Amino acid sequence: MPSSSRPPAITSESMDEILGGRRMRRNRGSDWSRRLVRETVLTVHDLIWPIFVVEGTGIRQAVASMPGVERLSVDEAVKDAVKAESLGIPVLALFPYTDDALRDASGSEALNPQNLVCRACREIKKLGLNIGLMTDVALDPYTSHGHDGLLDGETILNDETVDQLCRQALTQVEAGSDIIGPSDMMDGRVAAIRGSLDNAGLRHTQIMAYTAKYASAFYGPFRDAIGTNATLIGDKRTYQMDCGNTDEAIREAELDISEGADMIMVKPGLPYLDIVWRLKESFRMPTYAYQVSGEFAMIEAANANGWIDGERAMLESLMAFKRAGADGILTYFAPRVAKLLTERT
Ligand SMILES: NCc1[nH]cc(CCC(=O)O)c1CC(=O)O
Ligand SMILES: [Mg+2]
Repeated sequence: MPSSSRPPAITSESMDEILGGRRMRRNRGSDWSRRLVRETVLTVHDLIWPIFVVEGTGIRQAVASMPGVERLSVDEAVKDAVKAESLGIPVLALFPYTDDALRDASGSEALNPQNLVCRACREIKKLGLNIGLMTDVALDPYTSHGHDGLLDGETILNDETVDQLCRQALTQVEAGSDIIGPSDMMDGRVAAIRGSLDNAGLRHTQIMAYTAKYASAFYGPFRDAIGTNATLIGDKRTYQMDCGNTDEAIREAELDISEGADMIMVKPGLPYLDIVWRLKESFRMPTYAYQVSGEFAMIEAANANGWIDGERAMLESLMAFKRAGADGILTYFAPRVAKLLTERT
């Protein structure tokens, strides 16, 4: 190369001039400095731990598509509740794997005060732990067709479903649930449930609305865990949101908040961080994100293949939720990350 085409050598002095002294890397130079300038923190108080409950005693049943996640019989779920408290996790979310024989077209088991979720709530509550219990209001773990609502031909009935959801919520609260989580995406269910609870004198039961819940491919492993993958007829696009929409999430949030939701949620999580951000910026409500089963499975699968460092990916993904404005995250990583966080401090 002729020397005339060679650019002048870059020196520290010439870089000083270019940068005017502004070097972003200065603050990144040491661990203590990175900790000092970190804007967002993840703590155990940000975690909601979803667990699966199954019939029997002494049972811990692996879920193949969710490595490390198990279906627990009620007695084992009680042990995990004790573990949650000792780790400082504020809330457990309970989901049932209902025996096939108990699933029917109307999801009547949802109203049984002795169903798995209700029994688990009662047993956990007996211990008087410093944790909250959240229960899912939707019919899918109980219906033979796997839908969240009542089915008439191919139509999910909105208003008839809401009537049943109100009774399901009451049944759960009577068993000890602290937070009702309507995950069904029927219109008007937050107002209806709030009204039913208030009528029954249950004015202090909180509602965390699954406000922006999208029809998503990322729920697959969860449907394995609660046994609805095999039975689900069609899809949930007539009630869950379309993945192309974001203004619609704002309208959903306006409705849920005006109907009395105490907290709102976005689901799935990582692919929908823009929605988390918009809702938090627009409403300043306690806002949560659900890092769903498929997101968990992706990280676990890549880790199992040696393609990513699973532990770092777990922490980075959870930090991303906080950075986007989430006040907390429902995550199957909850016990693992809580353990890591408590060991470090
Ligand atoms: N009411 C259903 C419900 N509640 C929570 C999840 C998914 C959670 C996950 O994937 O981890 C779903 C799945 C669905 O809508 O089919
Ligand atoms: Mg809605």
